[in-house]
Amino acid sequence: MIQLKDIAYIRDNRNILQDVNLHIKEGEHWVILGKNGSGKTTLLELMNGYEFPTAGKVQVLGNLYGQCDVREVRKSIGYISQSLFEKMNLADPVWEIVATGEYAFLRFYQDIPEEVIEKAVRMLESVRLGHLKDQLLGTLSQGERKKVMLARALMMNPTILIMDEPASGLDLYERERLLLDINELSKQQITVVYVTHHIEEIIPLFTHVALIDEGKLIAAGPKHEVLHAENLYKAFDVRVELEWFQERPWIKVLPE
Ligand SMILES: Nc1ncnc2c1ncn2[C@@H]1O[C@H](COP(=O)(O)OP(=O)(O)OP(=O)(O)O)[C@@H](O)[C@H]1O
Repeated sequence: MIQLKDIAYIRDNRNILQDVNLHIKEGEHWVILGKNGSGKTTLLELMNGYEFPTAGKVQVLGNLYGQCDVREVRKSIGYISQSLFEKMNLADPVWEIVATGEYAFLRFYQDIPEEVIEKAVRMLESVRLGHLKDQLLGTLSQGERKKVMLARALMMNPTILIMDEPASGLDLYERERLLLDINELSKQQITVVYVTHHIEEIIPLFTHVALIDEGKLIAAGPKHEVLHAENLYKAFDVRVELEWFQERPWIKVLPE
């Protein structure tokens, strides 16, 4: 599905990514975990073709970036990020925000086909927000806004769904509600790539984890193999004890 080979990404003489090799296969769902500034978002931008590596190859759904029309490939990739949310119009009703996902538009300048409106409402119902369809985006809670963006990304039936810290800024209740909806994606044929710096967001859906630090992968593979105290120390410089509970990893921070 996604293959990054010998990637280097250099900006202002800084190695932002170095020696990155990552192969995400069909049926896998990955979390990219690392501290602030470790290069997670840059990795996602390479997968989306919004950035190109200084060296190495990016191949997505059989298309080698640089030798294909990236805009065509993007039609199969849903992307959820704060910067995309900021492009939305807070004065638009929620159903319309979701409907724009059908064509990856930011907003409509013509009539919206009835079937697209109905699909948008169905998508909202799938994340349990059907009752808010006529409310304006700006009046929703932070958690509801994130769910609207999830529904919007699902409008175009993506093969790959890339999420950049979708749960950031949410309280415990809102975060868990959002994670429940994301976990439901296991019932669909979507490959999920999820960036976070919070270990407890690794819900049962996820099969694999890539740990990144200062632009290099510390470890990448099945979650139970990658997530252990030693690797987490390398990634976060914090001594922790890790415990699995209901297929989710939880950490306790140990004294220095
Ligand atoms: N175009 C660019 N030019 C210069 N520096 C850049 C560029 N893009 C990213 N960086 C730098 O690369 C580093 C990695 O950034 P990135 O946003 O990928 O990290 P991140 O792991 O997503 O961080 P966070 O968790 O804080 O969002 C940062 O130090 C950032 O300042």
